[in-house]
Amino acid sequence: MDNAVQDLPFLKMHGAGNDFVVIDARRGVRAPTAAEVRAIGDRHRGVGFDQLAVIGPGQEADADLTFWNADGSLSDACGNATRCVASLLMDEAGAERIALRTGRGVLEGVRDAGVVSVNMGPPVLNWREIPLAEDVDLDALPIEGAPSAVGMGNPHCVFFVEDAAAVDLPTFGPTIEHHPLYPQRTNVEIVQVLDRQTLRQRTWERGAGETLACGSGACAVAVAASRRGLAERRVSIRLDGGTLGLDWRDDGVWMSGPVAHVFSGTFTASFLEGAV
Ligand SMILES: N[C@@H](CCC[C@H](N)C(=O)O)C(=O)O
Repeated sequence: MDNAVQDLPFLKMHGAGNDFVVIDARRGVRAPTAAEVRAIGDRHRGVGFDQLAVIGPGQEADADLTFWNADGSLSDACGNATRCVASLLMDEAGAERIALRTGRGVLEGVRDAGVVSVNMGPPVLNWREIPLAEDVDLDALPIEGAPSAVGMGNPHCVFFVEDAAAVDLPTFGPTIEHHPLYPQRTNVEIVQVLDRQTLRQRTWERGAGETLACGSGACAVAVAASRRGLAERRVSIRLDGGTLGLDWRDDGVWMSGPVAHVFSGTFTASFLEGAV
């Protein structure tokens, strides 16, 4: 058998500036190794991405999705990449509806008047299921006001502040990402309420750092704002890279927004052979 590394085709996509490398491993193309994911994620020597999504053949769904963060860690959920891949596969199938199996379960994607939405499922609000450490003093956190912990298949720690721009996210984000409260690390959202239908969000992502948008984070923010009585269940969230629409319905949190296929390319075998 020939074990030589082959070239690897990919697509570059983004949703509101949350950027992705997408590898379609359904037909003959292999999924990348963890070392290759890290090499591809290097914004200087590779292509760079917030997340890398691998599309696999569907089991109980139209396709399976696996998500990697830029640091080579895995995540069960990635809302914006799910919307990007949903758009891609709906184009391919000439369909307006699709089911994608992720670590968070089978998620439904729909396109309506050109807008791609995904039902990210119901939020997890039970602390024991997120999971959180139980012996941490929330009042000792370096910011006023206890955060809201929301699970969307991945962990989110949501802080409401008066002025989101004033928060030093590159310092504060990693402190919370690695806080002992979250044994599996966490995504961190800083939120300013503009009015009951409009929120401003900045995000520090687990495994990726500060990003221009985070879809599962926006779901967590909408849920937390509604539960705190700060906003309606249907809100617009302004992120650094664009605006997402959120609607917390009985069947789950629906998230909609822009998607873009930027370019397609091929990682060369010689580049992939250098991945360690
Ligand atoms: N950008 C994402 C979230 C990606 C995963 C996250 N960094 C994690 O490790 O949980 C989104 O759009 O949801």
